[in-house]
Amino acid sequence: MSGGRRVNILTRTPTETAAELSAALASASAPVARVLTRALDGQEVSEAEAVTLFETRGADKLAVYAVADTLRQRANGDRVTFVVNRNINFTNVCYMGCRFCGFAKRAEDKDAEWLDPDQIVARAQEAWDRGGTEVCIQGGLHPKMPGSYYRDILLAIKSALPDMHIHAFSPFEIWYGAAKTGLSYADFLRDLRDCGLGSMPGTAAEILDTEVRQKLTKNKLSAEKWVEIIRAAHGVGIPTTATIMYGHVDAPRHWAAHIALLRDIQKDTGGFTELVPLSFVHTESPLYTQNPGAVRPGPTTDEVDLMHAVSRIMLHGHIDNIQVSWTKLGAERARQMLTRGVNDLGGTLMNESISRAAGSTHGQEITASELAGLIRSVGRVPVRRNTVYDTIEVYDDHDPAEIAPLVPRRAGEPLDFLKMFPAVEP
Ligand SMILES: C[S@@+](CC[C@H](N)C(=O)[O-])C[C@H]1O[C@@H](n2cnc3c(N)ncnc32)[C@H](O)[C@@H]1O
Ligand SMILES: Nc1c(NC[C@H](O)[C@H](O)[C@H](O)CO)[nH]c(=O)[nH]c1=O
Ligand SMILES: N[C@@H](Cc1ccc(O)cc1)C(=O)O
Ligand code: SF4
Repeated sequence: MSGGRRVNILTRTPTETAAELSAALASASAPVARVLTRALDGQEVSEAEAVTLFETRGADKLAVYAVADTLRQRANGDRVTFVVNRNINFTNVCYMGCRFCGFAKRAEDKDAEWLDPDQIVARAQEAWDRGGTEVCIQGGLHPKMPGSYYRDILLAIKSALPDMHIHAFSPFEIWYGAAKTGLSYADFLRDLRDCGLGSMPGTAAEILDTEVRQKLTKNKLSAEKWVEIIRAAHGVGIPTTATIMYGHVDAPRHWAAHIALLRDIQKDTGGFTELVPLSFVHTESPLYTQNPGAVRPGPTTDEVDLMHAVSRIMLHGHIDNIQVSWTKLGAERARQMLTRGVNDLGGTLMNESISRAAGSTHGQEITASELAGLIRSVGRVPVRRNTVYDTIEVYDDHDPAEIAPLVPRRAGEPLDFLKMFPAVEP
């Protein structure tokens, strides 16, 4: 680091933070400083301006981070949230053939999996017994599965665990279930809501651009259908997350258009709880292994930082929760994202398989106490939330040594989160 005094993010005062922001803006080029100053004044960043922000490097990039962090502080203060949950992937059998997906198997494959309702309830019960408030349920689109299976899963869990929040079924699964039952999206979703569906993952969004989807998924679920199903869910009172999967055959103009589209939907419905940028995991993804020259090996370091920061800036005042996915990035990079506009660390997950099937090595689970340590290490306040961002527990007054792990770690090395996080480097 050259020149200037380095301010430790753990100890700096609001005045020092404001001085850092001014210095960062003063070092930026005039066009970038203009966009960022307008964003700080509450004006909307256009798609073209967002492309400029995604392409920043050097001092301009640092100014983007400083503004993202300022807007994060305005929206969320010092609190960083997470949820204690369990992923249940009830089947990995899927014939949709999305080329990026390492998770899908054929029914006759030896590692094909199918969970019946009793097995799903048993997993949900274990999660509840370990302090979980949410189950996150997604699966492949199994060719033999009846459309009624989605409601059967909900009814089975709710009859055993009426207070468990069920966050389940991507728009792709809703599309499949509606087609199989012959119901409209709204009618199918209303039925699922009445059976206990609390909220939906906004996965299957990937990149909401027809040309890119053609390459990723042969456009089986079009961008228009994804939007229609999300709007229908919000319309019947089911909140959803929003996602973007980036770093493969895409470019900044696609990211800007995707996030602007999410912003437009949110202005109408208010139904998105958060945006979760999902970096493309390439190592065992057929999209990459079969076309290594034509497909990027996931986003670069700068692109990951900028994705979180520019999302924060574009969505400010509309979607105020930006979640980092620790399973895609690992704990250390997830922690760094807390200085790039991120205020949420997602779930403890207990059983992560989708990222691991694509080659991710960041494990199946992270404990609540590890997340709390990670949050404290950047000087913020850990808060356990429920799925829709109500506070369950503020960890502020706990001694780190006293936090009982809500979910005991099962496998893998213990993570050294309490190691001091250095001041942010350019
Ligand atoms: C595997 S699917 C499961 C639910 C459902 N079958 C669907 O496609 O919506 C859930 C999401 O995982 C993400 N995903 C799958 N493979 C990935 C990869 N290689 N890298 C990053 N994210 C991936 C995609 O965003 C996808 O929409
Ligand atoms: N980000 C990933 C998740 N997130 C699920 C969330 O933890 C949770 O359901 C959400 O925060 C609800 O508000 N799950 C994965 O399996 N992989 C991810 O990358
Ligand atoms: N984080 C997503 C769910 C998700 C699940 C699996 C993934 O691979 C990615 C994302 C959500 O809660 O909406
Ligand atoms: S992403 Fe979902 S729909 Fe596509 S192949 Fe994988 S499991 Fe099937």
